[in-house]
Amino acid sequence: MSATSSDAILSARGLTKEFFGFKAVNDVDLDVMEGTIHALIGPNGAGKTTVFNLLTKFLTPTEGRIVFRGEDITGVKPADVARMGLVRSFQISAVFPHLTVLDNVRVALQRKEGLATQFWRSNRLLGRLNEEAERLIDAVGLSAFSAHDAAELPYGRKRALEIATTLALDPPVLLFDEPMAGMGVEDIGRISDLIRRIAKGRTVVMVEHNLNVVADLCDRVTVLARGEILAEGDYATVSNDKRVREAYMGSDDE
Ligand SMILES: Nc1ncnc2c1ncn2[C@@H]1O[C@H](COP(=O)(O)OP(=O)(O)OP(=O)(O)O)[C@@H](O)[C@H]1O
Repeated sequence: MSATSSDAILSARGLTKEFFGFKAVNDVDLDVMEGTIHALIGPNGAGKTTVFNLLTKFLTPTEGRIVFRGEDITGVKPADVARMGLVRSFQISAVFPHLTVLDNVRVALQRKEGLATQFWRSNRLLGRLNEEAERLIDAVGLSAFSAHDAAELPYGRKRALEIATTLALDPPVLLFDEPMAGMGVEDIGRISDLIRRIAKGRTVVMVEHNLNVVADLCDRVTVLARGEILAEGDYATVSNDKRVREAYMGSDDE
């Protein structure tokens, strides 16, 4: 097995996942460089979600290993990798529909600081919590919705709230599984801007079907097809790759 790249914050080597003898992911080597927005793309059934679930430890690989910040995390549980700073948004960041936006973010901050179980809380601590919550709400563009119940928010705003609750953990690496799924054009633009902003000083990995979003946002793109890496590079490079076009088109037409 080859060594992982020292500039990579997250690496996989020989990553393989079999489901009942079928290799959904086969011998994937991946390096995510610190400070980049890295996309995993590919046609339906390519293995993107499986790779994503392997990287975030929601699935255990059949073979291979995963290294995060120089530490082998192959056998580490999802909650522990989240604590180490590798956090997936949406699935993990529970939003409570009948709490306000402000309270949702406060709960997320409290959870991070381990305050939820404390009986005694100083006013100073609560004041700091409120300030931090408001800063995060502002960062995701939800200040005008602060007092609204999460359930009342339109879809794109709900996702922004989920991002705020994820940001409460201040993770150095954020992973998104199809952040634009089910969104209209306006929300896509808004969430793209948001991801671009929050990616400053962090590393972002995203599975994304919308290639315009990938072209616009991502520094590096890994193309998967039939569980293997087909191409890698910036968007211009991979989108001009004949094999990538064939995989998407299902034919070798230009
Ligand atoms: N739990 C599972 N059990 C059996 N087969 C699975 C399981 N999860 C995924 N697969 C199979 O593995 C292959 C890769 O699936 P995966 O969901 O990772 O692809 P994907 O690239 O994310 O696809 P899509 O774009 O359609 O979401 C598919 O053929 C899928 O049917």
